[in-house]
Amino acid sequence: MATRLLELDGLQAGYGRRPVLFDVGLTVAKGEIVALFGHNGAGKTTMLNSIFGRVKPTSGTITFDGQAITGTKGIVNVKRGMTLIPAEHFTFQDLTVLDNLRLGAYNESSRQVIDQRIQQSYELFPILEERSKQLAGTMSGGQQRMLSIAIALMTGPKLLLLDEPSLGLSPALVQQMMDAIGRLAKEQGLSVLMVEQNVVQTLGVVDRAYFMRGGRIILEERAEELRGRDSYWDLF
Ligand SMILES: Nc1ncnc2c1ncn2[C@@H]1O[C@H](COP(=O)(O)OP(=O)(O)OP(=O)(O)O)[C@@H](O)[C@H]1O
Repeated sequence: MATRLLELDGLQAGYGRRPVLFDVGLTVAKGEIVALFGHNGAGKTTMLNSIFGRVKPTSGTITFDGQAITGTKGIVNVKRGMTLIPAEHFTFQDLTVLDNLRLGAYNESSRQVIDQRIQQSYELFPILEERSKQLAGTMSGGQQRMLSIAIALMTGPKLLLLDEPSLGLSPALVQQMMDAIGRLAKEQGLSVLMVEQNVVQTLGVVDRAYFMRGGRIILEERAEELRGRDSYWDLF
């Protein structure tokens, strides 16, 4: 069996007294790309936020890279090798693309490693090199989305938690982003847990998917089986 990087067991979480996630179990192996599908309000973002430590679980366990991390704060999780890219942009609007990337590597002191990661960002998203001196706030929504992902990769993560990477992007840009994510997993062993509503475009890159409804996982299936289905609507 592939080595597990992330494991959720019996996870429950919510807001105030309102439970949102119920008895969730989920795994992500090293180098695996896993999708989390579901309609609006199914609990997908709450799941990512619970893993990252933005929402405190009420019961259940989260294990990351062999360590229990249930309820651990995001800043600590980043140090352990996990990073979350929320659906909204998080670029520093008044800084250049290059300065945004440098700031992303706040946890790394080696100049050589930082330069290597910047180079890697440019290889993944060539537009960032072309626009390296442009202020992030003047970039298009799609370009800022790519910059958000590149900033997160500057921390050198083992696991990327990605919330709706295709949101607001043209199909061509979604394809480019999915290709980049696939390369990171294949070439560097990066693991990805990706929340998406766009099943068709996501299936090209993922290894496995979970479907959520009403805060519960209702189905887990390998991508090759999913690709063989005529329709996905009955799975939501
Ligand atoms: N900060 C919050 N405070 C209270 N309730 C919240 C909060 N964030 C989300 N919820 C509620 O939790 C439930 C699950 O929301 P969540 O955002 O996790 O779903 P989702 O599957 O990611 O949906 P979407 O695709 O619309 O983002 C919803 O009923 C939502 O209203």
